[in-house]
Amino acid sequence: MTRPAAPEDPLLAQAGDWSATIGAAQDELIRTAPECVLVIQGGPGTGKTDTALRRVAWLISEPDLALSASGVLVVGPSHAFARRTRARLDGWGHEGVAHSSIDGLLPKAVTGRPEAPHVIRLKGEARMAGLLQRAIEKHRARERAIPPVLMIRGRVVQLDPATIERVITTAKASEAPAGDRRRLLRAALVAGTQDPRLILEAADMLADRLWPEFEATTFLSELFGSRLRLTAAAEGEFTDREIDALFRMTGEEPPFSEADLPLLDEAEHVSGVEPQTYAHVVVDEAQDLSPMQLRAISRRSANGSLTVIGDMAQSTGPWARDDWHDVLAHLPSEMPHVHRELHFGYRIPRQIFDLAAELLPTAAPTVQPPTTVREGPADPVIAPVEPAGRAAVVVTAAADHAADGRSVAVICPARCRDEIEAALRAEELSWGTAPGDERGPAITLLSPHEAKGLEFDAAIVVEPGFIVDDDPRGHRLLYTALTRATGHLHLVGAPEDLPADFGTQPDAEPEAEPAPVSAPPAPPVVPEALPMPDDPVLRERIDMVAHNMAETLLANLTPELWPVALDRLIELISPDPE
Ligand SMILES: Nc1ncnc2c1ncn2[C@@H]1O[C@H](COP(=O)(O)OP(=O)(O)OP(=O)(O)O)[C@@H](O)[C@H]1O
Repeated sequence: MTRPAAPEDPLLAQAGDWSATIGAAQDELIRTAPECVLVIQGGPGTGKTDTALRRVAWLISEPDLALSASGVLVVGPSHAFARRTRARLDGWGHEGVAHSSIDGLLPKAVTGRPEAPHVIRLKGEARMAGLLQRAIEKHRARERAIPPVLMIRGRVVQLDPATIERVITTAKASEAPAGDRRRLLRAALVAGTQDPRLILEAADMLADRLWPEFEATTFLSELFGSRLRLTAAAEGEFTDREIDALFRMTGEEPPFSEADLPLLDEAEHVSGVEPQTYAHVVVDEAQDLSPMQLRAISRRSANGSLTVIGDMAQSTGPWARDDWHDVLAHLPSEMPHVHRELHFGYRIPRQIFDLAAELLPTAAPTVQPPTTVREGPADPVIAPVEPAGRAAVVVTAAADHAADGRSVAVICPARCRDEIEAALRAEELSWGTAPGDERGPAITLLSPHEAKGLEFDAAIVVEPGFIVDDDPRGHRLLYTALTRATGHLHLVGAPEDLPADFGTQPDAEPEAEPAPVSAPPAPPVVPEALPMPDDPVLRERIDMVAHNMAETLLANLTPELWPVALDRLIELISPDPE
């Protein structure tokens, strides 16, 4: 499924610094042929996003794949994330790929309506698709009923049902477009009438009812505004409490929440409006997406060729998950699934990751932490403060890093947001709420959720205790927040919520660089080993195989079992003595 890299590979040459460190495991994923669903799991900063973007670069550069940039869509969690992926691919000279946040992909509507977490969860469930399907069918059946009379400007207009039925049958058989159907109806009804003006008006009114323009926002508002319609469409699959949760008074402002957007998309799909499709779709931070969001993404894939990226240890929000199967169930594809894990953490320096990793036993006990491959410039700064002094400490740290030319994230729970904003304004610092390019402000103020997938030179995490307490998956959210910095991390907050002994402990031994395969002793059954061949293509292939085996061993077994596994491997591939 993977195509070997040529030794003089232009992709690697393009990659600049990357080419020195690019992992064989990443390289294998980059060159995975498009006819599959490639699932990339890995800890924060293991290069999942970069690998997926390199895969896109490879897919659209391979002449025999005949995939154009405009045939690829990259979906991420936020606009800031989409800007980051666009900047990266454009920077490599691959313009024209579509980059979007998940919300940006969906129908436009006025959002901002606050929604309780259990309602967000309910609206994300796959059974909402069935509810919408049934509601639209009922809506259409109602519209299609032919009224015996119409009221036009206070006058009762009698219509001939036989003529109307004839027009409907003709229009259906000829698949005539809406305009032609309307003209047909007008002509048929007006023939031989005394008052053509009245009849023409009646014909137009009837055409609107028979073949209405479907407006998803109007449809959804009407559905959610009627307990009767909701109950009819639920057909027993939703409890009364769930119907109550979906119901709202019509006319409430703002009319929609973000959780309604995938429902609008589904409604458009059921009504026959199909979105633009792509030959390959990349879905990043997929671990957080609801079934309804995943269905909307799946609809944009022309043939099921996907790259799906995520990290279960960072899965948070109403749709936090522990298992990839729950995600993939809603991204159906005829193509085979290929699951791979990346293990080497490139973003986060050892000092910072050691701190973040303390959360893993609580946040995601089954997830294996990545192996960090570099040392950072400084230990994390732990700043215990009382609430009154908090904002000043945060703003001073942010200002110092910005003055040194670093990009800075201030990652702040909702409870402290106003206070931090006020302090940033009072100091007249230049700051924003979405990471900018080099010309934008160096300081970005983000919620822990908004920080997902982003990276900065320095991160200042405010009140880690609040981040943990305010979310059902608070430990994961804090883990995500702590793993955004490539260099400097500050923890500012209540003394009892900070790791008290950090910085006083001796540095842990740095993890060995990835070369585990050479560590176990050679199994005795191996025939005499040949020296490493001179042929560079063969050397590279051997290296790739060794790295793949190293990744598999690391992911699945503790070191003392590696020799056993290697013995078994040799046994399996040894020619049968018969
Ligand atoms: N082989 C590599 N050599 C050097 N740097 C790398 C390599 N792979 C990735 N990186 C760098 O590591 C950083 C993190 O990569 P990336 O954002 O793709 O990680 P991620 O796994 O998607 O992280 P997250 O889960 O936090 O979103 C980036 O700055 C990227 O350029």
